[in-house]
Amino acid sequence: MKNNPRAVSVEALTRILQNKAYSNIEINNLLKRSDLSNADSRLMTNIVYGVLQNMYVLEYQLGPYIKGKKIKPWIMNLLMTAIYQMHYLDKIPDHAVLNESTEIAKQNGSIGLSKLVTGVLRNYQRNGFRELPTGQGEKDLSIRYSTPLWLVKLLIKQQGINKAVEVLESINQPSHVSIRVNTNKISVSDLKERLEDQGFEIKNSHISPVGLVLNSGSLFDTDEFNDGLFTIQDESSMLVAPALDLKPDDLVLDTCAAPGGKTTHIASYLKKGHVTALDIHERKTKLIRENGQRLGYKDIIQTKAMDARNAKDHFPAQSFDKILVDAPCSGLGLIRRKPELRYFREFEDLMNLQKIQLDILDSISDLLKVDGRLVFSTCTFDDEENEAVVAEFLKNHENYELTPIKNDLSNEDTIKLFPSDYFTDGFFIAAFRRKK
Ligand SMILES: C[S@@+](CC[C@H](N)C(=O)[O-])C[C@H]1O[C@@H](n2cnc3c(N)ncnc32)[C@H](O)[C@@H]1O
Repeated sequence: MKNNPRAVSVEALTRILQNKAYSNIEINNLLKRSDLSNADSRLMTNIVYGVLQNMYVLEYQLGPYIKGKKIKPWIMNLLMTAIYQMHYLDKIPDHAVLNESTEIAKQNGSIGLSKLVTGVLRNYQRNGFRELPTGQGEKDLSIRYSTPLWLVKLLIKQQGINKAVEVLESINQPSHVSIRVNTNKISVSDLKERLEDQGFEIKNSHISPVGLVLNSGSLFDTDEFNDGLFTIQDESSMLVAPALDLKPDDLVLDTCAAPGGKTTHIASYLKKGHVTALDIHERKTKLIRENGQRLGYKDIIQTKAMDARNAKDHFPAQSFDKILVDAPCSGLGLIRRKPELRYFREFEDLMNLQKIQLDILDSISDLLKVDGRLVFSTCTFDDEENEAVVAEFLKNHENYELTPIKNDLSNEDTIKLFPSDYFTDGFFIAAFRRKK
């Protein structure tokens, strides 16, 4: 089955959903071990992402035919891949999907299982795609946009129904690839021209002067990537280093730094200054060093494996001019890129993460010089991990104040981007000044 894109899709989905694994990592691992052609690799990737994006819609379709039956997870995944292909992929004839699905069930399971698969898919074929619930109620939205009920409720509670629907409508649209130009090595326009000459379709970012946006294509094999002329980074993340208002001789602490996307951006502003980049995972600090080396900032970046909650025990008070806490978070802002995340998170996770974020902020609060600038950022739109953290931090640290971030995107002191606003990841940035 190593050369069958449908069988590999089922295996990928089963691994992702059972192990709560990242889709991109599982897909890449399986692609490396399979014998799929390029076209079949694209089909397999399409099926896996399509099923993850539409999982509740597909379950809703299967509901009437599997009611009361005990279905093994991999058979459920097989059925979902079949319905996804029949409904969403026009080029594949229904009978081909049905035959192949039956064959996969037979080879991996038993004749009994293959009969079940045939029966369910024949029923679906006969009755067609069930119309989806059209209301604005939480349950209808949950099915229609394939998002857990708790998350739909949270979005409505925090952002109101209109914004919630806007966000939900946006999360299954294809994501873009964006790159941050290493402007110490090449100008944005020169790099754009060089990549366009190689056939890439590229636009300037709407929200960052150093960003370029591509619809698709892999850039890792280009000379420009290997020469450190750019790095792959979401546009929203490109707003973080500028929010630190960096000066060439600043001493900077980046507390949660791997793989170093923001560390290298910070380094690009520094001349005499340095950035100390921490991450809790030793193996991940290697990624920061590799990125620093490729982009030409090896001597400006120092890495250290450390739990940032203990940072106060490792550095003298007032060691840094600027501190970035790009905190561990639920990652809900990445929902378009990582569709599986929505099924793995629970509300309790958000509150646990809020506690970790506050502990990190508390630990570094004495390490910033008076009049220094602290930036807190997350890749989530959840208020509990953003505004609530800002409020709690200010309540417990009277020597800090919120300070506006210069930008054209918002009149608020903080920046909050939803995936629906500029088609970036969802993101939040707040900046503080230490008063005394
Ligand atoms: C949002 S990611 C950081 C992305 C990074 N700033 C960038 O731009 O490439 C959060 C990082 O925090 C690290 N992390 C999680 N808990 C931590 C802790 N208590 N102390 C330090 N790092 C932590 C994770 O390993 C992860 O690499």
